[in-house]
Amino acid sequence: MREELRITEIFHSLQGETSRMGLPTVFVRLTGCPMRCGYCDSAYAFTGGKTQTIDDIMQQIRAFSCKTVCVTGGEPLAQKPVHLLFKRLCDEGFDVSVETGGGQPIDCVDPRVSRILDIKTPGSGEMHNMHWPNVDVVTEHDEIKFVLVDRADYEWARDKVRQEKLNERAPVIFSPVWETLKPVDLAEWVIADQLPVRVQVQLHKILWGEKPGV
Ligand SMILES: C[S@@+](CC[C@H](N)C(=O)[O-])C[C@H]1O[C@@H](n2cnc3c(N)ncnc32)[C@H](O)[C@@H]1O
Ligand SMILES: Nc1nc2[nH]cc(C(=O)O)c2c(=O)[nH]1
Ligand code: SF4
Ligand SMILES: [Mg+2]
Repeated sequence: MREELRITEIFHSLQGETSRMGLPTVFVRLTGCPMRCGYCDSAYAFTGGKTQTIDDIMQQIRAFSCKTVCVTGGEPLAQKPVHLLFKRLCDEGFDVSVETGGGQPIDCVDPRVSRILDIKTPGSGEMHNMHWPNVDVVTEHDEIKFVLVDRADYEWARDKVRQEKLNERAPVIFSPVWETLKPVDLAEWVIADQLPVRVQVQLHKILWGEKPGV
């Protein structure tokens, strides 16, 4: 396997999503994605980027002196050498998470990596590309995330959580699409339905707005 990855950006910020929200984190954003979610805030990573060796990537990550790393994209699992990056990072003692859109199998990810699995909703336009067996392999070490466009998406996700008892498998996050679904609406629906999920707004966009590199 070639020890190279196509990379859009590597930057140091605060984790804006998941249970690690607020933690200083190094982000590695891989280029390319087979999906086209209507709301994607990272479409600038669909093309371009620069091919870099895993040695080079590791060196850039180490330079931030930060032990928490989030591998994202694009779709990180669409580039097979990402598994070598996971191994190298975990072997060096980094706390690693990966953000995945769920179109690729996640069972081959290094078990030391926390898998943040999106379940694409009808409103994303990409539900048909989900690899559904992924839902059966998540553990408490992972997280399941629904990014919601509107009330119809909310009801679909709520029913999925209840029917599949998803909250008994892993922590479940409900996140509103930025500037599309009002966070307060989502909050009130979750409270009214007594749903055992965590509502989350993207912290980095509250702090810095929507732009690359934060
Ligand atoms: C940009 S994606 C990259 C990783 C992977 N392709 C995926 O979809 O999980 C990272 C996360 O950002 C979320 N996201 C993308 N655009 C968003 C938006 N406009 N508002 C809220 N979350 C968004 C995705 O659903 C996903 O959970
Ligand atoms: N600060 C910050 N936190 C993030 N968590 C997940 C991100 C992503 O784009 O996957 C992201 C991001 O782009 N920025
Ligand atoms: S899967 Fe992730 S990167 Fe790909 S289009 Fe959807 S949100 Fe964007
Ligand atoms: Mg992002």
